[in-house]
Amino acid sequence: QDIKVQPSPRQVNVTGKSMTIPVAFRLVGEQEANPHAIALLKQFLGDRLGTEGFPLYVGEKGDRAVRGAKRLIPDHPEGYYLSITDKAIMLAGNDERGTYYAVRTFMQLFHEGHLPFVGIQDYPDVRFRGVVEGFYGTPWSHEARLRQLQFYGENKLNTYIYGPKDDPFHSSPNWRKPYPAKEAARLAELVKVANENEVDFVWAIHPGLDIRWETSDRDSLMAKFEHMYDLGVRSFAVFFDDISGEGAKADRQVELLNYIDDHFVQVKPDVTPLIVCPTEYNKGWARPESGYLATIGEKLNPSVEVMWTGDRVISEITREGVEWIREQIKRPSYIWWNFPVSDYVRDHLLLGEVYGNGKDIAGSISGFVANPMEWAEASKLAIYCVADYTWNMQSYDRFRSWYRAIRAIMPENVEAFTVFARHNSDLGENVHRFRREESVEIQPVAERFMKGYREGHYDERDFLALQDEFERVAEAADLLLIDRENEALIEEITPWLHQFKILGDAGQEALAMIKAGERGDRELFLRKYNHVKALRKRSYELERQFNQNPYQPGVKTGTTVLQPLVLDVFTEATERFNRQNGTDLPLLADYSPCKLTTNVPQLEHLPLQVYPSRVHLTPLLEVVKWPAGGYLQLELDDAYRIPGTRLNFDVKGDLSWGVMEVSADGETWQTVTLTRDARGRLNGKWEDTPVKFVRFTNTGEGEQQVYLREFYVVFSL
Ligand SMILES: CC(=O)N[C@@H]1[C@@H](O)[C@H](O)[C@@H](CO)NC[C@H]1O
Repeated sequence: QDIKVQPSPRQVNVTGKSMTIPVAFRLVGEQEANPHAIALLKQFLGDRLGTEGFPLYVGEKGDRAVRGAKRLIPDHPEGYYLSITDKAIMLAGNDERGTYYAVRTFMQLFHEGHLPFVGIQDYPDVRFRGVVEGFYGTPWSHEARLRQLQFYGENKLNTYIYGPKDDPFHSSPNWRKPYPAKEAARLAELVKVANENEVDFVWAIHPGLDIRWETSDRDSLMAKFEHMYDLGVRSFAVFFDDISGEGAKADRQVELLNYIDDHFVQVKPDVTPLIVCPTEYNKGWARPESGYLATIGEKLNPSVEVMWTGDRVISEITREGVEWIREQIKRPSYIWWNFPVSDYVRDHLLLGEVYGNGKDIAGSISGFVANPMEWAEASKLAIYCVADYTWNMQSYDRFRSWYRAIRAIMPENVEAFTVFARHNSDLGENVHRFRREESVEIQPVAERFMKGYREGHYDERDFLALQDEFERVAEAADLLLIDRENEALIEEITPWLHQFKILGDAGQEALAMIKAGERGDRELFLRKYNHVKALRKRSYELERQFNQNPYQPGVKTGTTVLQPLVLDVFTEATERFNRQNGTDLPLLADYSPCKLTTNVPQLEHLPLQVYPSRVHLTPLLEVVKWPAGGYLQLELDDAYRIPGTRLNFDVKGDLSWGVMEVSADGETWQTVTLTRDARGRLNGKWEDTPVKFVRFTNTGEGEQQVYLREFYVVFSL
C-alpha cells in the first residue's frame, strides 16, 4: 500500500511486502537513545514493548544499537533512517530529535494489523519550523497551548514562539516584571511538555513600546530572561514590531541584542540562537534611506536570527523576496508568515489551503513559523499544512495536505468539515488586500447560473447543483454542531456554524423563490420571500451577539461566493415578481455605502463598518505613518448632522498637528472642535448644518506616526 506519512518523507523505498504486527518487541538501545523517543515508543507500544520479541533497535548515530545503520542515516539536523524488514526494525536518528522523528514516522506505519517492509531516509528542508503565537486578540488558553505542543510533536514541528501581543508580561506595561506564580507555573509546564514533544519553546519579549535605552532597562530585560531561564526556557526572542519613536532605532536595538547575545545566549551552555523581529519586518516598509536593515545586516551578531514577513505585512513568501532580504541582513531570514492569522479580519475563519509560497526558498531561510488565528484548534488546519510544506517542499501538494489535515483533525466528520472549510477560507475586503480562494468548486456553477437566470434561460443542472450545495451546507452545520470528537474546535467555530446553517437554509429558500415565481404560485413565493428575510434578520442578530470585538465584530461565512449568490437570487426573483404582479416587495436592506478617500498609503484600502447611523473605520494594528498633508475623508451618502465623532490615535503627545473638518459640498470646510477625554480620545460633533463630508488632515510640518485605534462618525438626519 502507498505509505501515508505526515509530513511527507524524502526518500521511501517500499518492497510491497509487509508483516503482521509482532505481538512483542525487544527494545535495544534504551540506555543511550533520546529519552523522549523511548518514552513515546513505550506510550505507543505499551506492554508489547519488552525484553522479548521482534528486535527493535533505537538510537542516534554513534550509539551501539544502530551502528549498523551509520552510513544510511542522512547527515542533516533532525534526519533519520528507518527500516523495517522481516529480521528487525531500526529507528536511527542523526541526532536526538531525528530519533524522535523516526519514532513518529514508525507510529504512522502501523496499518490494519500490518507493518510494511520499508526503508526511509528523511530530513527536513527548513531548520526551524512551527508557530509564532504573535497575534493581537485573546491569547490562547493554557489547555489550547498544551494541545498545540502535542500537535507539533505529531507533525515534526520543532518551534513554538510565545509572543501574544495582548499578554502584558510579554509586552508593555509588565515586560520588566516576572510572571506571577500561577502564570509562571503554567509556562514551566508548557516548557516541559514542549521538551517531551521535541519542540523548542521560545519565549519572546516585546519591550519597544516604552523601552528606555539605559542600563536599567537593559538589566530589566536580562533579569526577565533569567527569570524565564529559571522556568526552563532555553530559547529567546525579542520583538521590535509595531513600535515607533525611541524604541524603533536600529543602532540602539542592535546594541541591546548584541549585549544579550554576548552576555546571556553565548555564556549559557544550552540556549539556542537569539531571534529578533525587526521594526522594518517587511519589504513594503523597508526604507533604504533609513539604513535600518543595513544596520541590522552589518552590526548585528551573525548568530542572531532575523524574522521577516515577506514583501508585505501579509504576503506569500517568494524566492525573489527571501533572496532580497538575505542580501540586506547578510544572513538567511527566519520567516514569520502571517497566515492563518485573522486579527485584522476577526469576523472570518481562515480554513483554506496553504498555498502561494515558493517551493524553492529553503536555501535562503533559516526558519518558517506561522502566525495563527486566536482560534487555536481551527488554526490546526493551516499548521498541519505548514508542517508538510516546511519539511519537504518539493513534494508538497496543497490539496493533498489540506485533505489529510481535515482527516487528521475531524476523522469522524471529514465530509462535513470539508464543506465547512471550503466556504470559510477567504478574508473579504481587508486593509492588507490579502485574499484567499473560497468556494472554488461551486463558483463557476454559481456564475454561470446567475448569468443564465438573468438572461432568462438557466441550465436546470446548475440549479440542482446549487440546491445540492446549499443542502450540504445546512447538513454540514448540523452534523458539526453535534460533533463530540473535538469539542474545543466545535466550541471555537459554533458561531460560524450557526451562521453557516442560516446560509444553507437561505440558499435553498432563495432558489425555491425562483421555482415559485416561474409557476406563478404567489402564495408560495411570498412564503419563501418572507422566510429568506427572516433568515437574513437572524443572521444580523447573530452578528451582533457573537464574537464582539473593537475591530471586526461579528460572524462572516461564505462571503465570497455563497452569500452574494443568495442576495443576487433573492433580488432578481423579487424584482421579477414585482414586475409580474405590480407589487413593490422591498429588497434586502443593505446599508447605504459610505466612501473613504485618503492619500495616506496605509489607509488606502481600509474597510469601513457601516451601520444604520454610524460608520467605523477598521482600526489598524500596525503603526500608521501619516505624512504631512495626509488626509482621510469620509463621504456620507446624504447630508446629515453629526451628533458625535471620535478618534483615538493613541499618541502620547498632543494632536495639534491634526484638524477635523466637515463640509456640505466638499469645497468649503468648517473646523470641528475636538475635546480630549480622560482616555486620550478626541471627541467632536457638528449639529449646526447638515454635512456630507468629514475629514481629518495632518496640517503639521512633518510625518506623524500614530496608531489608528478608533475613528468613527455618528450621523443623524
Ligand atoms: C511581525 C508581525 O507581523 N507583527 C504584527 C502581528 O502581531 C500581527 O498579528 C500581524 C497580522 O495582523 N500584522 C503585522 C503586525 O501587526
